[in-house]
Order: sequence, then C-alpha cells, then structure tokens
Amino acid sequence: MEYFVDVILPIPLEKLFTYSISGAEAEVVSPGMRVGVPFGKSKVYTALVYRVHNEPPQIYEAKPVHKVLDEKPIANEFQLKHWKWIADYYMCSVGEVFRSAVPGAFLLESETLVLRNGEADIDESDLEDDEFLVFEALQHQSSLKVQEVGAIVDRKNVLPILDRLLQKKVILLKEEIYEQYKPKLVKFVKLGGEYQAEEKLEALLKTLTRAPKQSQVVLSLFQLQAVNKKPIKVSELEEASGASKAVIKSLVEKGILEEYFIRTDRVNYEGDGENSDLKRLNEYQEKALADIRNNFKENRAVLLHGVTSSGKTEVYVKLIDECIQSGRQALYLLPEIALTTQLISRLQEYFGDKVSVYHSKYNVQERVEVWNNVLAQKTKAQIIIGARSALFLPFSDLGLVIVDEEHESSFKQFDPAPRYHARDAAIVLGNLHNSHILLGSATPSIESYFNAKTGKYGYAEITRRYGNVLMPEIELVDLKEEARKKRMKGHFSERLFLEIEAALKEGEQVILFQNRRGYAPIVECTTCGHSPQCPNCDVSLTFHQYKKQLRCHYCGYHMALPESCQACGSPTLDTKGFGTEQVEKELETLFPDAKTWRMDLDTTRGKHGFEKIITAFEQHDIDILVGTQMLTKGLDFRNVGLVGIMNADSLLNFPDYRAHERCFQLLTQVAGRAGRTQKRGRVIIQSYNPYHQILKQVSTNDYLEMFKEQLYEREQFKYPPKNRIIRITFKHKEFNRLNEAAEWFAKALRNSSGASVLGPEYPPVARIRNQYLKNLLVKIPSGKSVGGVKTGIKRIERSFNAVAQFRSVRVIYNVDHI
Ligand SMILES: Nc1ncnc2c1ncn2[C@@H]1O[C@H](COP(=O)(O)OP(=O)(O)OP(=O)(O)O)[C@@H](O)[C@H]1O
Ligand SMILES: [Zn+2]
Repeated sequence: MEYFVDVILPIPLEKLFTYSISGAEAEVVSPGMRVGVPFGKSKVYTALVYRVHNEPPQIYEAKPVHKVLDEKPIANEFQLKHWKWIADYYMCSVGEVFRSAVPGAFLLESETLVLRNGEADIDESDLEDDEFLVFEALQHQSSLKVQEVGAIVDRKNVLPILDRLLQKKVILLKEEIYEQYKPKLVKFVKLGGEYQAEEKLEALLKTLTRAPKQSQVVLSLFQLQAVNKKPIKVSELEEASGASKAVIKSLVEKGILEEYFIRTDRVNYEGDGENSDLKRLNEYQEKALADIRNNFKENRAVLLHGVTSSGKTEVYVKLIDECIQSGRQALYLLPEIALTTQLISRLQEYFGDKVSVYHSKYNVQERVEVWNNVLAQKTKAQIIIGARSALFLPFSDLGLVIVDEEHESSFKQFDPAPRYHARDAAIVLGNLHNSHILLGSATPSIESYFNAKTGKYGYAEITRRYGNVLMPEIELVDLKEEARKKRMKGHFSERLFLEIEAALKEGEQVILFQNRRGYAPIVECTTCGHSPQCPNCDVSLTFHQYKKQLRCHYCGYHMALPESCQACGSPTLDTKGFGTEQVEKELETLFPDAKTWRMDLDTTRGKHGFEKIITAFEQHDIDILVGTQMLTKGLDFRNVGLVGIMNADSLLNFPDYRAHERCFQLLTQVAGRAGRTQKRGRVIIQSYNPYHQILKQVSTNDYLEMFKEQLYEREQFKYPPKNRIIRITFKHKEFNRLNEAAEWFAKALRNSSGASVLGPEYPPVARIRNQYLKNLLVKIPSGKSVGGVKTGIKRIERSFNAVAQFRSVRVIYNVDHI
C-alpha cells in the first residue's frame, strides 16, 4: 500500500501538492501536522498536512516528505475549513493564508549546506577553476552554506557550479531544517540527588563548616524548600542567601547543588481576577443585553450600536463571563491601535489570568506560546483579546466572538494576501463553531447597519452615555469667516483658542485632532510653484520640522530640506497645509505654560511608545494632547473637557466613496473622548465648509440621517452594501507595459462577465516604490453570483499569464475593497 499526503505550501500555489510518506509515517501523520518537504530544485518548505490518502498524483511523481515535524497537529479542522473559505472568498491561495496565519516560528527556515563527498575519488585536474576553489575550501571546512560558496567564487548565482560539482560527485547537499522557536527557560536549583535525604544533609553541613558562605546557601535553600514546595529560582536563592553567583556555581560544580530548567511562558499577566465582581449594568445596558441574548437564540450575529461612553465594554464583559462559565473559549477582536493597556487591564481585573493577548507587537516567541495555549485549551488562554490575526488561532470550542469598533477600516488587511476583512472572517469563524457573534460600535459601518436593518443581523442599541452624562456639545467654526475677521492665531480660531484657555483654567485636559503627521504636507516654491516630489513615488514630500527633513510617507524616502527651490533656485520655499508637528509648535507659543504632547506614528514607535503617552495623559502629566486618528480609538479618559478638530476639510475631500462615512465616524469617535464623566464635554470643529451635511450630522449626532444619505448615494453609484466590489490592481515598473496589460485585462473582463467594470484608472498615487499602479473596479449587482464573477476573473488571469509580456505584471485582488 502506498501512502500520500496533500499539503499546503506557504506560497501562492493554486493547488495542494502531494508527497509520499512511508507506512510508518502514515500511522502517525494526521491533518494539521507540519512536514518538511522539498520543492522545486533546491528549496525546502514547511508545509501543513491537509489530507492523508492512498491516491498517487496523476501528473507528477510524488517526492517523499523529508520529515514529519510534529507529534500532534498544530492546527485543527476548524482552521483548515476557515482558511479554505478565506482563500476562496478573497481570491488567494490557502498557502498564503497559512503563511500569514501561523506565527513565523512555525515555518522552518531552509538553508542548503554543501558537504564534501568523503567517499569519492577525485581527480583534481578534472575540476574547473571555480570548482576547484570550492573543493579546496571543503578540505578545510566540513560544510559550507550556499552563500559562503558564493563568496568564495565571487558570484551570486552558484547553482550551476554546485550542479556540476554534484554531477562530478565532489559534493553532497544537505538540507538543514531547524526550528526557530525556542521556549524560554528559567534556571532553577535543588540539592544534588544524593543530598536529598536528611541524614546526608547533616553530614554535608559538617563538611562545609569551613566554608560559611557555601553552608549559608545550602541552609537557605533548605529553608526555601520547607516554606513552599515550588521550584526555586537561582535568583531567589541568591537573594535569600545573600551569596554571589560564583558561590552557587562552585556548589553546582561540586555536585552539591543541581541546576535544572523549566520552560516558562513569557506572556504572563499580573491580573489576579481579584476585582472579579462584575459591575451592575444600568437599565439601558440591561435592555441591550436582553436584546442581544434574544437574537443569539435565533443564531444571528448581533450589532450593538451604543453611543460613545455608553458602556459597551461592560456588556461584553457579561457575555464573556457567561461564555467562560460554560467552559468555552471567547475571542475579543479589536483594531490594533485600540488594543491598549487600558482595555486589557480592565478585562484582567475581571477575568485574571484567563486573558491572553495576541497582536503584531508581540514577538514570535510570545505568539507561539499563546498559540500553544489555545491549542491545548488552557484556561489561561480561554479569553483571547487580539487584533485581526487572533482570528487564526487554533480554537477548538469557540463560544463567543466579539468584534469591537467593527466599523474600523483597519480590520481589512491591505497587504499582503490574504486581503481579508477580519469582521467578516470572524463571522464565518463564529458560524463554524456555532458561537455567539457580537459586533459593537458607536458608529457602525454602513454595511453592518444595513445588515441589521434588513434582518441579516440582530440589533441592539444603547442611546445614552453611562451615568446619564450628556453627549458632548459640538460647535462648528467657519475658518473663512474667522480669517476674514483676522481672528486666526496660526491655525487656531479665536473660539478654539478661548475654549482651550478656559479648559486649562478649569484644570481640564484638551485633545486636539489633526489628521496629518509631520509639520506640513507640502513644501512649495512661491516663485515657480514647484514642490519637491519623492523620486520613487508620485507624491509630494512631507516636511518634518523637527528633523528639518522632507519625507515620503509611502516609501520612507527622506532628504534634508533644501535651502532653495530645486527647480528655479529662488530661496522662496514655503509650506502649505499643516500637520501635528506644526500644531504642537504653535501651542508652545500660544500656551507656554501648558504641558503639550504629540501622539502620532512618529512618537509612538516601539513596543510601549503608545502606552507611555496614554499613561502620562491619564495621570495628567499632559494638559494638551495633539494627535492623529490614533487617539480616537476606544480610549476612556476621565478628565477631557474639550476636543478640538483643527481642520475637518481634509477628511471630507478624500477621493473615496467611503470618505463621508469615515469622516462621520472619525469625528464622532474623537468627539466622544470629551466629557465622559460628569460635566458635559465640548467639541470645536474648525472647517472651511461648516455647512457640509456630514459636519451637521456629526454636530447633531444624527447617525440615522448619515446612514440614509450614504445608502442612497451608494445605491446610485453601485457601491456596497447592495452591490459587491472587487478591485484589481496591476503593478509593474514599466509604464507602457502596465497600461497594455491593464487594458487587455479590462477588455477581456468586459466581454465575459455581466459585472460592470470601471477603469483601468490610475490611483491618486500612481507610482509607489518605482512601481506603476493601475486599478480596475468590478461592481457586482445584488442578485448576480459573486462566486461566478470570481471564477470568470480567475479564468481571464490564466489567459493573461499565458501572454509572455504580461507574465511579469503583478495582479492583485482586493475583494470588498474599502
Ligand atoms: N454598569 C456600569 N457600572 C459602572 N461603570 C460603568 C458601567 N458601564 C460603564 N461604566 C463606565 O463608563 C465608562 C464608559 O464605558 P465604556 O468605555 O465601556 O464605553 P464604550 O461604550 O465602550 O465607549 P466608546 O465607544 O467611546 O469606547 C467607563 O469608564 C466604564 O467603566
Ligand atoms: Zn516615496
């Protein structure tokens, strides 16, 4: 009997690949285990077993797997099904999903080693010069890496040389596969085996009478062991005995002490669940909870629409509590930037060490640990809070999925594939597990609200803030008018200036929002109109005053600010527009006594950058916080009296069908940070278009009006939610080839599918990192099969790739592009 496995390779292959395994391996191997497999000429990959069977492949001869890497599966059937769904729906390969789903440490690295063939009889005169160099090097060294061979013969492509050497039987190749993940080990000590018995100990202490330090160590260890039965860390012993490392070491060398290692998990939390009494919900929260439960009975996902500071988190907490009481796992998804220590510690207060966190700022080791804990269904990972990638963890009994801030566009992965929407993929995952599914937001996405109104989702709402605090009072300030009356101080209107002054006087804190980082988005020559551009991207460089630099926010290119215009030479460079840095600068002169800080990508790099600022603000070490949209997400500050929006227009003028929806959400969320405790908060929105309907809707907190209007517009222009869209991006470094390719594809698509095809068009930034871009937008009306259109597109892609000059053009699908 022959045995085979179909495996998922972590690369963009359409199909699963089949390898052979021995009968003995067949007995131990099962889906979800990793195997090391050869692929192509010389590559080794870590693949995941999808199926074990007895059918040899038809087209090719199955190679044997190198090695079965796991004793137990690292992924389960739920995941395999879920990943398959993601691949089909988002038009990528399961391999790409696999690659981004598992922590990097699970994907072994391959490095080919070149060894000397000891058994061969070699005639040196048979070897060409470069071959001889390698041969000679191997006389001194037992093995070489391929790249080392490259250095010896001084060229990049060494495979032909290695090939010749292999044929002449001079060398052997060895694939070294090694695991990257190393569990963290902590050093413990105990008494050496023979001294465990008490009578031996006495004798031992006698022999140590002339070594008081050593004898003190032994005594301390004995005492520590008597007090608690836990293993004793070397560091504890050092502290208890007051002895140095050297003393302990010499005892270990004598065999009196023995060191041993225990694997500990790096991701440990302090929370002990001491405050585990849940808060009592108020009547509005209770009502929402009851509505949610009723909908759960009908097996529907539910949208919880609760205004900012209405206490949605407390409702989630109740549901999580119920879920874990019943012994099942709970997943709480949040956008990356909303995953703050604020929220995590709030949950840890209730659930103690049952909470594990999973997100991209964690290193590979920490992620592996969480993965393994979920896999083993440990209670310490019974509740997972995480960003979108937490969706891929090996849950085996998921009882509850919460997607908080469900409107957030960062739930959609942009690059690389799979370009999935975590909210939608979470709903599919929840359904696979038969879990309860809750989406929450103060400003639901048009899609989710539409689904709730049409009965696809259940609906629950909380229309009041917790503690009956009023919604903040929002005032629109006309910048044109203020400028005409000469009332502007820099970018501050008189109204905003006075409000800040008043807030500071009251001891309140202030948040100022400006959606651009840097000092000014554009530097422009007032003589010739030229503004410096990025050499790699079609975009103007942004001025960062602090470093006196011009930077590209797309590729990271930067240069020193030139003294004069590079086009005409005049020293008349001026800035246009403004970013967070400039606001911060102006505050220094306007409010010299206030403590001002800035929160944007530039100030929050590093693992704890973000948290430090939040903590400082919470502790009132900062009076005025200037920031980008980072500071809008789910933060719960106690003392913010005023929120100022420096300029709402940049949000309105975005060339995107979602711009208005996003603007509403962003402004409502920032405004929601004001006045969350007792006093009603104030919000000032500065704009050149204060009569814009979106700003009116924000100021009257009229979500429904915004929804109706947006839904109408989306229908008119055939956008979601009623229609589906797929964006196809073409990418190539040659402008002409890109254009031809995109035209060809568009034409084929127009002829074959019933969907409407828009473009090809250049995106607003038509070149990034020296690659030209062009987009096609496919709109699929409701009632037409989305699956059918996708199959059609894939068919066209195959013919496209058969055209030689198009083969190097990258085709990128973004299903439900947002
Ligand atoms: N039942 C309750 N008992 C006591 N305090 C509560 C209760 N519900 C909410 N709170 C408090 O009210 C504040 C706001 O609640 P929460 O942060 O959950 O609001 P939210 O709806 O998530 O707001 P946002 O959408 O703006 O993030 C918090 O400080 C929270 O501790
Ligand atoms: Zn650039």
